[in-house]
Amino acid sequence: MSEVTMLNNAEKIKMTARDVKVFYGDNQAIHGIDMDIVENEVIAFIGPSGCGKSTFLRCLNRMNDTIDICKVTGNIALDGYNIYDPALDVVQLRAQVGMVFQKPNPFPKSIYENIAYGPKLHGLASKKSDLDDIVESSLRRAGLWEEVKDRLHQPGTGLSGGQQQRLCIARTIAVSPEVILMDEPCSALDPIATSIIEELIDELKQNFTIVIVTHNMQQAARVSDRTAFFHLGNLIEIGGTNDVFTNPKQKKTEDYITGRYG
Ligand SMILES: Nc1ncnc2c1ncn2[C@@H]1O[C@H](COP(=O)(O)OP(=O)(O)OP(=O)(O)O)[C@@H](O)[C@H]1O
Repeated sequence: MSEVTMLNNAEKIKMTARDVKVFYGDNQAIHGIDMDIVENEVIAFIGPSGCGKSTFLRCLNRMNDTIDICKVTGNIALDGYNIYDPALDVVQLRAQVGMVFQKPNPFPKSIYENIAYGPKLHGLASKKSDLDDIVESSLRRAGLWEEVKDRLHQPGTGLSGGQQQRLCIARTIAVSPEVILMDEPCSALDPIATSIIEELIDELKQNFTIVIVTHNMQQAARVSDRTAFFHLGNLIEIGGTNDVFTNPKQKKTEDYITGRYG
């Protein structure tokens, strides 16, 4: 079953998905999902391993295009514009809909260059001082500036795991995205680094729309406004996080959150 939640009229829809199906060769991983993503919300995708959370997430910035056998059908729009339009510039789309991965993956370059790369590629800074400003403001917004301001020209890979993940978040922010997709961003981090990222997510939602895939139900409950529960490639239930966790409408959701499977 798929379902579009009733939304408050005041809420602006940032992205819509309609009848989205995803195939890996002959294997269908997503079975016709409809979803609205609201501007400036944090929405969490939960569900058992293999249910299609990451596959659906990757549809939202066409990251599945990089997988040869993967085919996506249906419609996904950002601000009403179909992101699967062949005329669309995918590099530009991935700046608007940025992505943070499970394992921090800084470039093998300096901290400064990790942040400066995207703005340079997209022509966002015409002079060095503009680039310096973007680097500083992105690192500040990712809560990393104070820790790295004296070693901007040292390798990003020399930072701790949690710092590297914040560097990757800063790199995503540097190209002024509207939506940030996070695919289990804390699964490689210790509890302290995880709580720093969770606090950061709470701050970032003032400026960005955030979609987060997480295996950790406590994390979904802590960070998200709405939660979507996936099962076997279907969207079973979507609603306010508190409702989904305390008063699920579907038996499958209840079984999952009470630990009966998954
Ligand atoms: N690159 C790929 N090639 C072929 N099949 C894939 C690929 N990626 C995912 N799949 C299949 O698609 C289905 C959904 O996988 P996906 O990784 O999206 O699920 P998930 O809910 O994110 O799982 P997990 O929580 O374990 O990361 C699974 O059956 C998986 O085997």
